[in-house]
Amino acid sequence: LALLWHDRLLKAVRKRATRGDPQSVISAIDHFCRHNEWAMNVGDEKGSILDSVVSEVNPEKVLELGTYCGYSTVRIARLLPPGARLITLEFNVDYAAIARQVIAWAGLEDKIQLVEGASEDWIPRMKEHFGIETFDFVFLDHWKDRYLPDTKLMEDCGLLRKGTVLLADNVICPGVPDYLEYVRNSLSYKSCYFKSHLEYTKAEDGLEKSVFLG
Ligand SMILES: Nc1ncnc2c1ncn2CCOCCNC(=O)c1cc(-c2ccc(F)cc2)cc(O)c1O
Ligand SMILES: [Mg+2]
Repeated sequence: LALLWHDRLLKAVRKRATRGDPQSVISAIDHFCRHNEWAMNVGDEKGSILDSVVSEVNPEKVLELGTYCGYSTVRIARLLPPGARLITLEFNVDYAAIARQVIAWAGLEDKIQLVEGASEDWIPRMKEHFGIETFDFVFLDHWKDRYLPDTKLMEDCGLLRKGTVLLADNVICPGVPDYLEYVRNSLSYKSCYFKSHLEYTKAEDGLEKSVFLG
């Protein structure tokens, strides 16, 4: 059933979106998820907040944890300056296959490297495998019980620098209480909450923006 859903999503993108036009891909996925079948993309409302934070940071090096079907990957990559790079980690091979096609349809392959695997396996290999020194921006949207351990792992691996911005989805629904408590109380972060709604619904959700202070 899940695979069929993915095929329907891809068909909707190919039908409604113009190849090479990221905005039309974003609109096609939002339309499909609002009118056909709900999906756990960050969505249009939280997506606008994501856009404003990405534009403000204007990052060269971006890490996304949890690609899913590539909606937020396209949202972020379309705003990146030339030469900027986005690495996105996806654990589920079916999601990764869909995301590759969504990213290709948007024409953003050159800016994006989709890596299949678990965040805890790949974060320690970012430097030697991808030649990454530190990330400027990290979008957390994967398993909610991995937000905190992976943030500590990124700190320990020296992947965060003074000013690196972490933006976390779903801090209310499904919720990440241990992560919130950490970034809001740690002296190493300046954190603020952007109230919004769970994608395509009226339920409360929001994004937490946390700046690493070094
Ligand atoms: N590289 C990696 N390493 C480890 N794990 C990884 C990984 N890559 C992927 N994964 C696996 C997890 O991926 C999906 C995580 N996202 C969510 O679960 C999610 C759920 C809801 C939701 C669902 C039902 C409701 F009723 C209400 C809300 C909403 C959202 O916006 C969500 O983002
Ligand atoms: Mg999410």
